Amino acid sequence: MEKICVLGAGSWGSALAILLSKKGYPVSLYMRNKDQYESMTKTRENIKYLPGVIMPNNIEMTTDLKEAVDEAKIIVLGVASQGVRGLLKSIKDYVKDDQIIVNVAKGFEKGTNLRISEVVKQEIPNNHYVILSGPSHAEEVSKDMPTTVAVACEDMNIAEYVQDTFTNPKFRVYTNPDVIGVELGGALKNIIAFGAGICDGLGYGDNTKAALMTRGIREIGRLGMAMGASSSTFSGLSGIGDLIVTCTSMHSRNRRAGILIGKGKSLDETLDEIKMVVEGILTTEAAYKLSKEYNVDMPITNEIYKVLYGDNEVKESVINLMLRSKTHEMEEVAMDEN
Ligand SMILES: NC(=O)c1ccc[n+]([C@@H]2O[C@H](COP(=O)([O-])OP(=O)(O)OC[C@H]3O[C@@H](n4cnc5c(N)ncnc54)[C@H](O)[C@@H]3O)[C@@H](O)[C@H]2O)c1
Ligand SMILES: O=P(O)(O)OC[C@H](O)CO
Repeated sequence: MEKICVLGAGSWGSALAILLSKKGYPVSLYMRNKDQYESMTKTRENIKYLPGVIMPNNIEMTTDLKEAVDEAKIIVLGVASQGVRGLLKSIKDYVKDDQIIVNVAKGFEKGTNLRISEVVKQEIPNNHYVILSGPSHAEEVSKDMPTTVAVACEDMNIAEYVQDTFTNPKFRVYTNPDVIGVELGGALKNIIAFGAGICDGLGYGDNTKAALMTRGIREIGRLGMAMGASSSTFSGLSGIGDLIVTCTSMHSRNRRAGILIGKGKSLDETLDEIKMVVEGILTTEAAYKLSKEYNVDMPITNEIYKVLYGDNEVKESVINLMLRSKTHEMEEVAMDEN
């Protein structure tokens, strides 16, 4: 079986390395932190990010990027969105054109507001790019709990190759040609999950969350369509599927961060407590700017932006959303789709 390289040994990179190694692939797992390397090679456990799960022996851990990438058929980008460009710059000199890049990060690049596929195209333009996304908490995947995701690639043969590589009886992979839609669904749901957490923190109930999720997927789809995605992708795994899991699961860092903000903690206190990447914070800023650029109405994103980057109180934002001008549900759908 051909070697697979996973770059980044946080929660998701580690869970995917475990999944692939259990299928029998020789996996090379790159981490930049030497202390983490010492600890993981000794204990075969990722104590910080995925405690309690043993890493199989066919995962070779390394802090050497070249060694990790060499001879791998697939290179999985398993770091947070803000780490992707730096990582690509470090590997571009020895990546070969026939190596497939599979990105699993869900976000945009800060400053440029580029999707990860656009960043990859700028740094490593000759390789096939695949986005793997969907409702998939690392904590559950690493314990073999049934999970479904989508993989999107412009070349469906490559999407099917990646589908075959990752599929196992507990991890079902669907293909989709809509790279933009799959990327946007995974990134933008984090804003809504953060909002769902705020509502939980405020002590609101299930009605509120259902409202946020339903209205959230509408504004995600609205921006998505304006950016060239297919509307049907947002009713799939990388759209509504991932929105549901992140808005409802206690595994979600975005939701947990929202809960703390809803309870009155500052952003710094919140990030200190979560200790892992909360993509929704920077994604809110990117989506806010993209909504202006594409002239798309995103009321929930706007309010969360004002909470995070302005001086809105969370309760004030809820009032703003509830008292917006009246809307006809179906006329709005028709308008979005035109
Ligand atoms: N955790 C999940 O369940 C899950 C599921 C699907 C997708 N994702 C996405 O995967 C991405 C990574 O998330 P995570 O949960 O693994 O984050 P995490 O906070 O658990 O870990 C991030 C890891 O990336 C490492 N890292 C960051 N920049 C790096 C660099 N330049 N080189 C090497 N390592 C670097 C950090 O040291 C850390 O180990 C995010 O975009 C997230 O949205 C996460
Ligand atoms: O923990 P979160 O909020 O980053 O969500 C993780 C995954 O995106 C769930 O599919």
